Amino acid sequence: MKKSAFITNKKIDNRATIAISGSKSESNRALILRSISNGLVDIKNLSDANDTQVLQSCLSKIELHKKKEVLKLNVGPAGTAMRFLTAFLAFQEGEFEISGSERMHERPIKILVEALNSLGADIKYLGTNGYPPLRINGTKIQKTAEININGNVSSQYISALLLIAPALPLGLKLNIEGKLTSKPYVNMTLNMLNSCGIEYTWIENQIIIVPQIFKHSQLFIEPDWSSASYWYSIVANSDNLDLFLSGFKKDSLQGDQKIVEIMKNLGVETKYTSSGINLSRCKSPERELIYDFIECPDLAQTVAVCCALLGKNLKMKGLETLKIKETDRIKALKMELSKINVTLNENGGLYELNTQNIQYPDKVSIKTYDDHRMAMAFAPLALKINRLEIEDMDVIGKSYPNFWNDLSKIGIQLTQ
Ligand SMILES: O=C(O)C1=C[C@@H](OP(=O)(O)O)[C@@H](O)[C@H](O)C1
Ligand SMILES: C=C(OP(=O)(O)O)C(=O)O
Repeated sequence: MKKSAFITNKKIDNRATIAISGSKSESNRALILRSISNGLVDIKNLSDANDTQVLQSCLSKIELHKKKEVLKLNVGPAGTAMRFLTAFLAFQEGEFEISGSERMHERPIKILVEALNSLGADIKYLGTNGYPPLRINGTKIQKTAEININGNVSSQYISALLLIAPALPLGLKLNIEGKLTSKPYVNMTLNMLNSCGIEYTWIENQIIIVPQIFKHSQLFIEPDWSSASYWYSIVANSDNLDLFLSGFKKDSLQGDQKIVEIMKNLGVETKYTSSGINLSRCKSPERELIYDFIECPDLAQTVAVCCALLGKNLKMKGLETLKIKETDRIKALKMELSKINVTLNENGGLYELNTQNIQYPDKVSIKTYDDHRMAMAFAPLALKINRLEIEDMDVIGKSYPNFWNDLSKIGIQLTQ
């Protein structure tokens, strides 16, 4: 049964401290690295996200698996778990079936499957061609090290391959074709491999990793910048809220740290301290707002809704991959923004958010489309209307299970 959250109290406190859990992206890489290195990698501050828990539980099942039976795994809605496990299992001994949520079976995986199969893997589709669920007959035999891969659909396919590369008998020479989307996530993967003692070269569009041994290492997972983005939007839309987000540092592997720069233009100042960041309101310059989300797609919903609530028009680029995420995020944004009379229209790849006729009804009910980011991006709307309903409150568990609890720390009252 899906439960709704009702937010009725918009009188919020002036000050609060929020402790956000470890990054889901870093955590899911760390888990694969720990397994592929046979436990040489120690992890600190792992994320409490459902997507991380599901990957951790699949990896435990793989470890305990008796090779004679087919091991059936289900990753639910976790994209990184599906992509990283597909590559991981392709070169493990055993037979596996990997499935996910209904939506996961609509999210493409052909580019990764074809890349793995040309390396020598044996992966077949159990349903629609090009989509999960998959049947993987694991092998230890690699045919070639060099493959071409299209980079403009999802960077997760590339990260999945890089994570297993040092343990492949022939290593990996990856030629990326097309414009690479979500590039900071590939950098994150390479940086984390490097922290585990793995060397790589990345020259122009070619990444090379030769077979290598992992070293004993410890990975400390930083807090999640994508989760922090919702707090920026709340500060931007409040009169006078100072927030301390603990654990965030100036140097981050996460491309979504870009929120700091974006929010400076939307009236939120960030001050780094030795134990975290202080967010406070600042004057925002009057200028045309145009942002490209190709390197930080998970921020698009936060920024769109934040601008809508501030009554600022916004031009958005680089949204091509949003259609294949937890839901078609463009369609979902359009539908839900229309409830406050804000429009989002495309013109040759450029999306224009128009807030000219914004209207706040007394009550609004937001649909979440099985997308955690829809729920959290629209939460700040509670600061503008009397009663906000977020349909399916548990959806946030995918990346930020503590979100509603944390909201109560600024005095926002939630009923179910
Ligand atoms: O590698 C990762 O951890 C992720 C990469 C991005 O996906 P795409 O590369 O598909 O854009 C991002 O949207 C997702 O939330 C996490
Ligand atoms: C797109 C996301 O995750 P994934 O692709 O890993 O399901 C996300 O967390 O916004």
